[in-house]
Amino acid sequence: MEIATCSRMVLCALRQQVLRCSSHCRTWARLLQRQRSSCVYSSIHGFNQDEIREKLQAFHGGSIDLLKQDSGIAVLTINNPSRMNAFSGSMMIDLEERVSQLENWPEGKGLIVQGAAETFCSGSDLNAVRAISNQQDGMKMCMFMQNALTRLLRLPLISVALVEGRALGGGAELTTACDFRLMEAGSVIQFVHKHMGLVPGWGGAARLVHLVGSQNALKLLGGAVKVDPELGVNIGLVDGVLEGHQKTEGAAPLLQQAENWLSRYTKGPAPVIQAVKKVVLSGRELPLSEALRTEKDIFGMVWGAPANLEALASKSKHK
Ligand SMILES: CCCC(=O)SCCNC(=O)CCNC(=O)[C@H](O)C(C)(C)COP(=O)(O)OP(=O)(O)OC[C@H]1O[C@@H](n2cnc3c(N)ncnc32)[C@H](O)[C@@H]1OP(=O)(O)O
Repeated sequence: MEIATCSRMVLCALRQQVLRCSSHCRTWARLLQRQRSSCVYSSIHGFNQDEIREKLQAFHGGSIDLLKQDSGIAVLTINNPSRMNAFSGSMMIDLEERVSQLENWPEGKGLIVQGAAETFCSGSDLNAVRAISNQQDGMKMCMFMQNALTRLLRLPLISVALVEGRALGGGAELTTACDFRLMEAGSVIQFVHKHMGLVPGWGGAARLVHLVGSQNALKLLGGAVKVDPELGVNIGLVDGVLEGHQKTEGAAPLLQQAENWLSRYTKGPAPVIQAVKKVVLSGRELPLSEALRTEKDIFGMVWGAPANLEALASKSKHK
């Protein structure tokens, strides 16, 4: 082949590669933009993030701890044991910051949300609740937490709430902001809001209806029903029951059991696992036509990408 022809071909291939890269970049930018706009409330809804952050900061105690592991599975721990892991104001801010860190984790594939010291979370800290019991502050806190939990659910990671002990009130709502829920034998999820003269405000009711249907949601909220693992599995709220390691001899630690459970869904390259979550998320949240267009965009990002080319080269059989 002539040198001129050969270099023309190389140039052509390079140009195609550049076009392909810039198209990928545009797709990424569009998806990232969508991800950033995954907040429900912004200034157009009269929401002032800085103002409510300042207010929440005054109610301190506890922390939300994030451990990113080499396996691509992170562990988020609600840590306020002296108050049964109730959410102080500063923990709400922590949560939002941890979610931001997870949004920017290219190697991430999975997330386990757990409580410290053998219980999940007893909802919002009643001391903070009393201090901001006026209408305006309550609305601001509600919008802040809806934003944070919506972003948590929309992370491009497959997430699971590991419920040990009790998940009450806002704690029960938090479990619905994960893709899956695992319960330890003997644990309880309870939307106690009615007993507090409330309804869920962190987005828990809307998500619950999606998870278990409106009939079951009405029963759980209207009756403030204690959901044990058996009931949880029966109504489709709970995806697996773990052996209590302290009660069952030889059982692995709960976190280990949860990691094993999750790892069957997170096995594989991060871009592929993230793409899986994104297509399901768009199917779950968007009208069909928009979901289909988003699926096309995400498909375009994995098609011809390294994992796809490797799989094609290996001539794998799916037996
Ligand atoms: C939109 C959000 C709506 C909401 O989340 S509203 C809040 C809903 N949650 C609640 O009402 C939970 C109230 N707490 C309880 O029912 C019980 O404390 C609970 C969790 C069943 C545990 O009972 P016990 O095992 O008997 O332990 P205990 O009552 O002695 O609690 C140990 C210490 O933890 C504290 N605690 C538990 N839940 C809390 C909360 N949400 N806010 C603030 N403090 C809370 C409790 O006051 C106690 O503290 P202390 O030892 O008396 O200083």
